[in-house]
Amino acid sequence: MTTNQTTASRSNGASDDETALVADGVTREFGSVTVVKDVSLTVRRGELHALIGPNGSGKTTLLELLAGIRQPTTGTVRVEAETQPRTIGYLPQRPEFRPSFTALETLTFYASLVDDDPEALLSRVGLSDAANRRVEDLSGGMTRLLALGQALAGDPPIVLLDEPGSGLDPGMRARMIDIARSLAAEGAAVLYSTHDLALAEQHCDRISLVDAGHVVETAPPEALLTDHDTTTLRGVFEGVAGGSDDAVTVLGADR
Ligand SMILES: Nc1ncnc2c1ncn2[C@@H]1O[C@H](COP(=O)(O)OP(=O)(O)OP(=O)(O)O)[C@@H](O)[C@H]1O
Repeated sequence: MTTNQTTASRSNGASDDETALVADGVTREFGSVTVVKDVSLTVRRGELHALIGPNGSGKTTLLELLAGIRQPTTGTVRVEAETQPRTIGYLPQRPEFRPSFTALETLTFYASLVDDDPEALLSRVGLSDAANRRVEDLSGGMTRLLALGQALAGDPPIVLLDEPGSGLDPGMRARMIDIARSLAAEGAAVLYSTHDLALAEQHCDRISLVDAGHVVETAPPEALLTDHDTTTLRGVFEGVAGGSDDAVTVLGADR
């Protein structure tokens, strides 16, 4: 997917041969509210990279900017990966599908756009037994898995997943991480947002900490633990997010 600000390019200061996707000084405003603030970030080929941060800190908006669904107010997003047949696979936070189609018919449509095999996609996300179920009759977790199948159609070199484990039972959440891990092992650049700190700590190559629209730090999990002098990612998170609070910090709200 390309946008005015998203161009295929291999020349820039911050990236190297491993870089697949670059955000360079990206800011996004909604009216008077700045939701993403001067973010520079790379996603590398072959890495599983997590975005973690409190509710409302800007993770979804940043993923939408990286996916080309929204335009930055300032700054640029650059794709540095192959663009055929599809550059970016994206799992939205709230996937929706056209009613009355079955799971298989839905993936058949998306697969036909990129010459992929819908049954293989369905199998990869564990939904073969639901092939003939209509999308409006799928559970929330099954709908998310179907959306992952859609995101993977065409084997995109960049995969962006917005809370892929949300609403999934522990077994399917583990499967989701296994799929993300295997995509990275096959060379894809995989970035996903999550509130599951334990799985991110266990499985990710790098983690970016998001707070109030800023990416405050990007590092491998073990380096974050060392830097923050703690033994768990929760300790890192609480340090960055200012400790546990009883209310969401709402960007732009007067408090
Ligand atoms: N279209 C919009 N117009 C105005 N404000 C918006 C819009 N989209 C998002 N926001 C605001 O931007 C902020 C960041 O939202 P975003 O969904 O990016 O956060 P998040 O980190 O993904 O949150 P969560 O973890 O709860 O999913 C929130 O305050 C949200 O209300």
